[in-house]
Amino acid sequence: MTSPSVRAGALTQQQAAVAVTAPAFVPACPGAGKTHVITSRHLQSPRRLLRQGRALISFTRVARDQMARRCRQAGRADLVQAPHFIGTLDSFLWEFLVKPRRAAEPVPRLLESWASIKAPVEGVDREISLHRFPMTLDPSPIPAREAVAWDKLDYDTRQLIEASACSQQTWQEKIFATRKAWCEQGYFTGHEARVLALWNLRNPEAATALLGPLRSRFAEVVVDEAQDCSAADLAILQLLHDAGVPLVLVGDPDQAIYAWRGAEPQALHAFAARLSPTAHPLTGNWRSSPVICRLAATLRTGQRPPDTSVVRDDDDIPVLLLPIQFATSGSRHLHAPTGTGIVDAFRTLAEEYTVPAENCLVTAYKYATLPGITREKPNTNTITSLAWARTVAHTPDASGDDLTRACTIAVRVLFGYWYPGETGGPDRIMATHRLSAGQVNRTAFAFLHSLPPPHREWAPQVWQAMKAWPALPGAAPQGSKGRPAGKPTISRPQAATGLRTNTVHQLKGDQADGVLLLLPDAGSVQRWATADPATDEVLRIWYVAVTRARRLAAVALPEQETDALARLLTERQVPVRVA
Ligand SMILES: Nc1ncnc2c1ncn2[C@@H]1O[C@H](COP(=O)(O)OP(=O)(O)OP(=O)(O)O)[C@@H](O)[C@H]1O
Repeated sequence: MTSPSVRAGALTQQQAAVAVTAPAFVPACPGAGKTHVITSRHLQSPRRLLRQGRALISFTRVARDQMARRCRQAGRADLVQAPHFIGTLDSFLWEFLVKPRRAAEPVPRLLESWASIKAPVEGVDREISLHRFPMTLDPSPIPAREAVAWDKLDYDTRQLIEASACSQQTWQEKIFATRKAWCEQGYFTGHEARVLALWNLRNPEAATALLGPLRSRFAEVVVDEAQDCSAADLAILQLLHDAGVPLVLVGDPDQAIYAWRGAEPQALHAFAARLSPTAHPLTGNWRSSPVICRLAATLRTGQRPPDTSVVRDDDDIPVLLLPIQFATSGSRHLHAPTGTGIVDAFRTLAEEYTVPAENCLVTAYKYATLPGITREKPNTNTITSLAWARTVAHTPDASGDDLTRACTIAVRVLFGYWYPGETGGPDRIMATHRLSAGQVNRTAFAFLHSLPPPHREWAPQVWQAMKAWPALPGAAPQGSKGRPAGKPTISRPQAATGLRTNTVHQLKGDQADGVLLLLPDAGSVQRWATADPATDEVLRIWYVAVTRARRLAAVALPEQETDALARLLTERQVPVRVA
């Protein structure tokens, strides 16, 4: 246990952040208890019926659900309802800055992404769905400038575009035209919500109509994980601040790992300084051991001292450095000293320190680096996604997340065939035909399980199976609409590792007793030693990874680099063990 004074100091910081008057910025270290602080702030609200509420905004549904759950667990279900609001930034912008200005018909709807509906780009020479074109938004010009992020296309989409006879210019025009057509039918995603929110806030008449109700509804708007705010998000928040909406931003600029969406640590710092001259920092880490706090400090800006480990000063396990022979497939990375697989080697070492493997996780920047069950490739074509889903359905010990994802893919494929003319996502189709989620998921999973193992000529077999499968109520197939085509890219089935594995981006906000970070690229140590985390996002990604660990942090790197990292960390007073 740490000394009572360390704990008291961290609690005092938390209490100051709970009580601070808006506008305010709370920069928080990893494991600082951001969610705890935000919900405690909310739980202080009096029980009587309030005229004004508080908005708690997060970037993910998981964070949103966690905050709502804590309020309910504290016996304050009232704090989840109006006049309060607990939700994602997308839904906040949509509810309060976009929807009130839309016509009632067609019913305006916020989609999680264009992938939620079947929206191919129209008027070009090959079929690519709208969701495969990420967009950027520069808020500085008026109106804000949108563009297709051509450099962020996934591999498959790039190949398709390169093989197309249409120019990039034509694609861009058709992408925006297709998007416009969907918006005219009432469909929008978070990106369009931002474009419209900016537009409305910059238009005096719309701004007056929106801001009056917003100010009278909310005494305060709290933004969690503020480091994930893009430039457009910050521009919107700036306009709200200028209009007198009291803001509280809570976040860790060192954990900004969405630069490609325009989230830059410097931009947050600049905005925070405009919000309030004094920050209310949280530097007590309630999660990690002192060794992990020290390791983390080597990966962040400004040479600040390590954060204070609040809960564990008796548990000084050194940072483990694993010399590895990396292979192209994650499941064939070998631990050089023993010749065993990387996961087995990590498991054995973790157990030496009484860290049970089931409380550990393995992470890397890219999916491809990870061992274990093959990942679904993001944004791939339908037949490849379905092949992945079928593999998952047949993998013993597949994770709940993978199974849910596999089921979603099967539902999308079956619905595309059974309800071809119907726009909208599965939810809308289910509502129209009074289908229950259980019924739909059982059908989709049974169908998936029945499919033969994927191979290059798999699509015709899938098509036969789709036609033969007993349809759900209301199904009205039209000829070959929804027929899967093409050849799937097949990934070799891999045994599940028994350890949680995920990319760093998927681990935000997560934690585990032991964490193994894989750094397969040559030159990683050089980067660790010399790059600046303020400008090099890769270091911030490593920072997020190691700070998920409670007791044991391990880094796997090419065997010829291990000693260099050991020297670097030792120089910076981080105990290490090469094993
Ligand atoms: N005052 C407190 N007393 C006891 N435990 C706390 C306190 N504050 C936070 N914790 C615990 O510390 C851990 C880390 O908190 P949390 O996950 O909210 O951190 P975070 O600030 O969101 O971190 P990160 O940004 O790294 O994800 C949690 O297990 C939480 O329950």
